[in-house]
Amino acid sequence: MVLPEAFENYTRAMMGDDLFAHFAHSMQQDATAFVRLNHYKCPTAKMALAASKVPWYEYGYALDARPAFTFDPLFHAGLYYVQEQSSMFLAQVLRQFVQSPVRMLDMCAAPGGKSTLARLELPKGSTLVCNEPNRSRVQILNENIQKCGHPEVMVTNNYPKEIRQSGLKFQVILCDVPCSGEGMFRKNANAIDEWSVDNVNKCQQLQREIVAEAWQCLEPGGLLIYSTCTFNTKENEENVAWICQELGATTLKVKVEEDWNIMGNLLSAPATEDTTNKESKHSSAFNVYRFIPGYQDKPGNIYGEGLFMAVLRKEGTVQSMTEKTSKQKMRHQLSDNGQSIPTHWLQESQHFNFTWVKNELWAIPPSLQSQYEQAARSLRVIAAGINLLQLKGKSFIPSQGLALSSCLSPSAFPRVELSYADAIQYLGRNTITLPPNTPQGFILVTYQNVALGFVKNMGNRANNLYPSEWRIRSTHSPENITQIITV
Ligand SMILES: C[S@@+](CC[C@H](N)C(=O)[O-])C[C@H]1O[C@@H](n2cnc3c(N)ncnc32)[C@H](O)[C@@H]1O
Repeated sequence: MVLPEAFENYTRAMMGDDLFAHFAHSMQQDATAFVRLNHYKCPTAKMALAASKVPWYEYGYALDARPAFTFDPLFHAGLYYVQEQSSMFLAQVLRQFVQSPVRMLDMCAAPGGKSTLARLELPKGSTLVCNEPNRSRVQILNENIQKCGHPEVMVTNNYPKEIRQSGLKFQVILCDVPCSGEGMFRKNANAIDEWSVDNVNKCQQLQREIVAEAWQCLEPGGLLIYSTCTFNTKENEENVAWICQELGATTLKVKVEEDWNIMGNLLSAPATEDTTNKESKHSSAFNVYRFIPGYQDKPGNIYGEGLFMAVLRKEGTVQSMTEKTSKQKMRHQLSDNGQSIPTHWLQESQHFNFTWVKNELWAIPPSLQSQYEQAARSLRVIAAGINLLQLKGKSFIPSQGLALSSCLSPSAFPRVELSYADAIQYLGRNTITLPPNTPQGFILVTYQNVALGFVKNMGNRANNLYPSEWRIRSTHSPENITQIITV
């Protein structure tokens, strides 16, 4: 890989010769594959492949090899997520600072790596709004959120200004902002082609605009978690300094272990031009956390792709979430289009509010109801709670979100267990043949007893209801099964 010259000069000056040499060397190595188990949906899941634990997250693993995740049905069922290890540091932050239920917003959420991690780690009763302004990326985000299987989530497709205008308020906001992507160089050659000093400056400006909007959505005493996957100080320390100076935030100290090899503020490292400006001087006192491939290089170290994170507190006293939700009343809206609501599809259905949104029926948990109602007035809400069913002409089909939800009642549908070959056929949206004694109607198909989705058994054939946009597109069929996790 050839690094852009301006990047190399800038980064060498920022890191110093020694760290830069290790960093540049690590950039030439193959990226390690990491996965994170979905312990919420499947507490018994374990790694089957050779792997070592991510030091700061017990459900995260570095794999010795990179398997073809596409051909693992359990990947499509959402039992694990492929995410590089530095990003899993978010779990450490949430565990330390968020110990009672909160309303959290992920402002720049697609494809959903940090959102799905946050959803697993937030205290019970918390809600999470995952927002992504890009119309195609929000679909991938929604797919990953559905696979995660947690009901207390809403997905929106808006710009930060629109979220602010909606009046929604949060106690925790993650701004994992779009950046110049220097940490993506190893994985994505486009990130190298698109890199320029001009782009770094543009990113810095956009990041400040996003944070300024997010800040107004943050309740007093709330936390703003700022992160990028880039290395330069303009998009990192300088922006944190700006947030402190212009918005009045203070940075918080995250508990880290010495052997996690996390670096701090790079502006206190060998001088760069920037150390003369006021933002940079100020930032030297800040608590910031940097994962740099090659930092404290020694044999056996495993590196992710790079991450910068800072946790900032807004002045004031945080209002507890329970005060706000306790006054809410449960509402079971009656169907307004002649369909009766199949509440028995859900475990503990009495806890949900049922709402028709165009031709879909959503089951919304009470903790999310008032946020959903407020959001629905002005925002593009892509999903909230569990998408139970879709109307198709005069009939309906159960939704994929229901199949993957942890709230699906185990006795709601007859189940058919698929072989590996049939599971791959099903996920490719191909026709599968069901055993002769299978009842007619909707059938939940499973692999290793884990739900994959629905088919409608017509007797002489089974209609595959797997979402067309989610299907495995590869026509290749692996000869050997690689068991990545066990359940
Ligand atoms: C670094 S990525 C987020 C990665 C994600 N948090 C994860 O862990 O999977 C940044 C996201 O910000 C989105 N984005 C771009 N412009 C934005 C804007 N003006 N406001 C908010 N998000 C924006 C991008 O489309 C992209 O999906």
